[in-house]
Amino acid sequence: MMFRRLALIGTGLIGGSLALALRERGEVGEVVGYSRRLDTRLAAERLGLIDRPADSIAEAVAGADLVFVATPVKAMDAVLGELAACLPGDALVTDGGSVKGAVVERARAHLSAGQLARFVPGHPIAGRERSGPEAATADLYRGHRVILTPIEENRAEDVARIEAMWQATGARIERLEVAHHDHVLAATSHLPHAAAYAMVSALARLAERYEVFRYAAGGFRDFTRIASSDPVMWRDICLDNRDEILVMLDHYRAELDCLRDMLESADGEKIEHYFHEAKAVRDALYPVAQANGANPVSEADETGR
Ligand SMILES: NC(=O)c1ccc[n+]([C@@H]2O[C@H](COP(=O)([O-])OP(=O)(O)OC[C@H]3O[C@@H](n4cnc5c(N)ncnc54)[C@H](O)[C@@H]3O)[C@@H](O)[C@H]2O)c1
Ligand SMILES: O=C(O)C(=O)C[C@]1(C(=O)O)C=C[C@@H](O)C=C1
Repeated sequence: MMFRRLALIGTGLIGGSLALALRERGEVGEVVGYSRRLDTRLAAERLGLIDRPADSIAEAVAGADLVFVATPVKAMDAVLGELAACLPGDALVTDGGSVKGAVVERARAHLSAGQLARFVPGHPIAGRERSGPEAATADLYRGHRVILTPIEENRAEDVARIEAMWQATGARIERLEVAHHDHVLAATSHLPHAAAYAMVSALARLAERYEVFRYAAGGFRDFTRIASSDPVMWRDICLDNRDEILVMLDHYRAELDCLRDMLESADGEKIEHYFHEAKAVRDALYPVAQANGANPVSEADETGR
């Protein structure tokens, strides 16, 4: 058993799935959970994600040797501030936040030097458009990548323990430098979510929106599934990785303008070439991404909802 007591701060999809996976593998003795809302804590207990709910962060982390912070990234400011006052001396801390630079800044602002050394930032590249404790599953991370972004203060053996913890969930671990993580994820995750929200909004603002949504089919569903993701989580990600996402949005807008120009001039040859190029890139790269643990289609996709 790797850890005798795991404290979850945030008992939703990401925290709950880690707890389930570690319990299933027998790698954790007890799981104590704190989340801001009482009903979420009680749901996490009822669903077997945690052994017992705690009424405060201090109560949750008492006696813990591993603390996993899995709240929306902006809420981590207050969470890390509270943790600084109550973290047991031997506890390792890691997180699952989708942005790393802002989270590391928050950790540096709140934690003592000794606590910071034991904070190993991370990000599982696995998830879904549903959130909350009900969405958690033991196999969410199996076959997926988890990116660790160790900081210079970390000790190699602590990073190795967090790596081993994620390996136990079936994930494959990679390390990236903090700023590089935020640059890459702005492209692969944050831009697609922003584009999906914008696409749904564009259609929703049409006068004939009811008719449009009535006839929305597979293409609309595939493109916009992720616009059903949690708005608070995505507000926080957008604000925390604002500069990188602005660059990606400009880049995307330039492509839309380019396509618009081709269409305006009815240049069929150019349009076909443009689509050929994009198809070739996706056909070549997507199987690689899937083999690397890209998310399988969600249940919502499979059932056609
Ligand atoms: N959903 C995904 O696909 C996904 C994937 C990878 C990483 N992440 C990251 O993981 C983190 C958690 O996301 P999730 O999908 O599990 O969200 P979730 O909504 O399922 O769970 C969030 C939990 O945090 C709690 N919480 C919110 N504010 C809090 C506060 N101020 N103090 C204490 N608890 C608070 C909520 O009650 C809930 O238990 C986020 O930082 C997100 O960016 C999400
Ligand atoms: O599959 C999904 O629903 C996701 O959005 C998961 C996803 C992503 O791939 O962009 C979302 C946010 C993350 O931080 C990591 C993974």
